[in-house]
Amino acid sequence: MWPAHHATLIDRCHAFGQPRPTPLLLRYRAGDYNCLHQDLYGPIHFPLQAVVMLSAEGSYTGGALTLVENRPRMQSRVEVVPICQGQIALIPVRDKPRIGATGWSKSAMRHGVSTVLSGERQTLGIIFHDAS
Ligand SMILES: O=C(O)CCC(=O)C(=O)O
Ligand SMILES: [Fe+2]
Repeated sequence: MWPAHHATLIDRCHAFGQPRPTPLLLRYRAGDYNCLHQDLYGPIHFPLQAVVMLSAEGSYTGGALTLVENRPRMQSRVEVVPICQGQIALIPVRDKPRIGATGWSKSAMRHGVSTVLSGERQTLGIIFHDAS
């Protein structure tokens, strides 16, 4: 069960040795990228995280927010998330629920940012759980 209130989640993080806040301001310049990863920082996590695009359209090229879904017994699937300035992408931290012929299962998700080719790209990453 996920807690209904953020304060309860944070209490749980602190009880499990995760006291450090995790929101991030990220700035990428030409040549910068963010390797595929999961923002898991201890045993406690909240299943969704937010990425807020701060940069205006046209202020950078490249730099696509990219999700990779590792499906059990299948090849990985990739999805590029288009976000414009002021928009928020809500993405899975670790698991994506899937409905199939035999019922529900989950895929492991990772996300990253492809290489920025020109300009500057800035985002705000909001991860709701704290880190160890
Ligand atoms: O800059 C981005 O689009 C994503 C950054 C990231 O990895 C995150 O917010 O967790
Ligand atoms: Fe991330």
